[in-house]
Amino acid sequence: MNNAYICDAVRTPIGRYGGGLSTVRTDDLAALPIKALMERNPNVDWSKLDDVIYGCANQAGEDNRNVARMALLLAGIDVQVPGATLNRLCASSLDAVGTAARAIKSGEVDLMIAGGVESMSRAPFVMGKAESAYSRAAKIEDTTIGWRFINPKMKAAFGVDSMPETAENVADDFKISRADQDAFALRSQQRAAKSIADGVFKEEIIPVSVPQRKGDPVVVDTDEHPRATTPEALAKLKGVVRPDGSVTAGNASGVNDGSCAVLLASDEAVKKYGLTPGRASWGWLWLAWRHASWVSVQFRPCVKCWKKPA
Ligand SMILES: CC(=O)SCCNC(=O)CCNC(=O)[C@H](O)C(C)(C)COP(=O)(O)OP(=O)(O)OC[C@H]1O[C@@H](n2cnc3c(N)ncnc32)[C@H](O)[C@@H]1OP(=O)(O)O
Repeated sequence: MNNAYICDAVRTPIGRYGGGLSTVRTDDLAALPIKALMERNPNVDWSKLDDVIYGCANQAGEDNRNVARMALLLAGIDVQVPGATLNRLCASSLDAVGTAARAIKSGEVDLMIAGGVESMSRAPFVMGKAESAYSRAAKIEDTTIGWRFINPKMKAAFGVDSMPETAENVADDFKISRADQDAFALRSQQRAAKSIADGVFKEEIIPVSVPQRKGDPVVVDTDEHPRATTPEALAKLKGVVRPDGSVTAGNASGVNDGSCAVLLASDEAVKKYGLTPGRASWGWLWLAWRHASWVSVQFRPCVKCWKKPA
């Protein structure tokens, strides 16, 4: 089997819901890291790129149809380069990278971009069509996160819990205390703050210039979700799922906007374009768990597999 190397990786900052990146169209947001890869790797003949695979979980708004293809065209890559969008919900971009690596390892292709985009801020409201003639029924669904257009059979068989509800289920089943969740959240916040202060993300973040209604554009160059906090402040927060619950705004993941792209190459492409190869030859597999919406539990073994050399 051939080697697949990660040769470059970039991302936008991660914007808060309604934050600095919320006015950037999702397809434009998706194009930014591809454009950055092109600028950072001028020796590559981008017309020879084999494919662009992007993960995207929403696809109901400006990311509809095939946002990978729209992103590569908006970034200025030649029209003959194809693109495909893949959905494994929260793990979509990771799956895009894996799919690209597998294609290179199989020997079918040499040069791929894989990445993803999500704009929670710009996720639209959607409305289904009427079920019968003259129906006046209209139901608007919010596509930001969670289930919509629920199939009753699905609900009855597996449940349709949201992510915070899923987190409560996991905490109950695995006996993860509120204190442990808060401690994990605090450590995560502290690590993020230190990494930002030390400039750890500078190499991978592309500053995004966001036009304003008046005045100069605002440059967004720092992740917006991390915030300074204390154990006491975290402990005071109320449960978001139920009042006595353990999942809070402080220990839950956030609702964010951002995009990323990774350049993957074979030995031949590395040599041809003078790329700097990163990790070679890795593999993983996906595992499903007992509950349809238990993505958190599903994801954990995947990360282990991701780290394990093939
Ligand atoms: C494919 C996919 O990606 S699926 C999506 C997976 N992700 C999810 O499901 C996201 C889950 N998270 C959420 O839905 C939301 O973040 C929620 C519901 C948990 C919280 O949302 P919000 O209520 O909008 O959070 P918000 O940031 O406003 O915080 C609420 C309060 O907690 C406080 N707070 C939040 N974090 C902290 C913290 N670390 N320390 C102290 N206080 C905090 C805020 O200051 C705010 O206080 P205020 O009301 O007095 O102003």
